Amino acid sequence: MTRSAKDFFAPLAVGAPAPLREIPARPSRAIHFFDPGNEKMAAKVPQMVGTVDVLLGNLEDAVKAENKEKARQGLVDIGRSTDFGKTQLWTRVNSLDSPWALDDLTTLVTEIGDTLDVIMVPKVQGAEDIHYVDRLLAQLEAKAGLTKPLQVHAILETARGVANIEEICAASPRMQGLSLGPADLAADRRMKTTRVGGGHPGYLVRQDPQRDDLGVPQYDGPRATYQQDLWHYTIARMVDACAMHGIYPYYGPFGDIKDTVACEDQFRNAFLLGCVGAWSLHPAQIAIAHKVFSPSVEDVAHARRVIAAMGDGTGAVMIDGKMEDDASVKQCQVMVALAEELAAIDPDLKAQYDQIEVQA
Ligand SMILES: CC(=O)SCCNC(=O)CCNC(=O)[C@H](O)C(C)(C)COP(=O)(O)OP(=O)(O)OC[C@H]1O[C@@H](n2cnc3c(N)ncnc32)[C@H](O)[C@@H]1OP(=O)(O)O
Ligand SMILES: CC(=O)C(=O)O
Ligand SMILES: [Mg+2]
Repeated sequence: MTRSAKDFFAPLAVGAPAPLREIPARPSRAIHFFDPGNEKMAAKVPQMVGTVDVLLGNLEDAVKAENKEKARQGLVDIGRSTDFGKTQLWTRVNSLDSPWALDDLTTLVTEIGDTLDVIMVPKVQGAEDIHYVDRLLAQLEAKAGLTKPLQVHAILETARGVANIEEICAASPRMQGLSLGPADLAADRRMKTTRVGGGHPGYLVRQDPQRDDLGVPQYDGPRATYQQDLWHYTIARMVDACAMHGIYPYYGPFGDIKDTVACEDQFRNAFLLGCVGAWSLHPAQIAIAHKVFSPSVEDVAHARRVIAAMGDGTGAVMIDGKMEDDASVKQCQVMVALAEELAAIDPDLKAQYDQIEVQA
């Protein structure tokens, strides 16, 4: 049961901050995962501030069961001792059916709730999971005297979560976005893969057989194959659901750390379809995400040129032999708006975009 429109933006606990009416479009090209209980990784966090849009202290999968409390306390220590500047601090708490989720939420919100921006909730199945977190966060925010509401990000990693995608996005004004969880989703769907994200050589289409002069198919002749994207359907659903609800879609993880080329391809497919970022599991993946999820200088130059030529944004013009009109100028405005958001936090990109001269 969804809340009525008049109640939707009311705080869910006395003393909790008023929910946001709009989710701010903060750059989040790379959500960089670290294990706060791993001393080596944790020691690197202060020097990573400013080099990545989002640092995420991961408490869930990839943290051993015996280290859950250590990871939670490690994140509290990092949150208290680090000045994050413009870099966002997110966390991924343990799943709601685990023995750790309640203590994760209670400890993090009361100890470092004013430093955290977004709480990622794994294995979200439906609106009921978001409603539970929503009310609990409001109670904890009130208890901690927080003035800014925490945002919630759901990982889509069960078939039921995918089936309920729209209701998940609509469940709370805290909803900031969705990430694809390809590993758990593959397991839950009983897909026959053993990977974390990315494609599979067996998922392909094959060119039709050549035919001889009599038109008989030559089944044993050479035929090209084209690998297909296992994740296209899910990403496309995420993009539409997020756009409909004013929140943001993300690719998620790419587990083959050494395959930087395929990682870049997979991230770029997501960027072109409408995603705003991806996860980085290893420092090497940060630069890939930053490159892919920042509009190229060429695209920004073209977009500015179309916007300038279109005047008030109505009508049609020809640019380099192509028709541009109200709809293409809107796409160009998306590109330029993103470039401006990124330039505000990334001086190198700003310098590149500033050099663009608008051609007539
Ligand atoms: C399906 C899912 O749920 S995905 C999300 C959950 N998974 C994760 O969060 C995984 C996070 N990443 C990691 O645990 C690690 O990067 C691994 C296990 C993938 C690889 O770790 P390693 O084999 O140690 O990588 P590598 O040897 O290349 O590390 C090089 C350096 O980078 C550091 N490093 C590696 N990953 C990270 C990271 N995510 N953040 C910060 N530093 C890191 C290492 O500590 C090492 O430091 P050093 O040079 O001081 O020794
Ligand atoms: C991202 C994640 O948690 C998964 O792929 O399972
Ligand atoms: Mg998972």
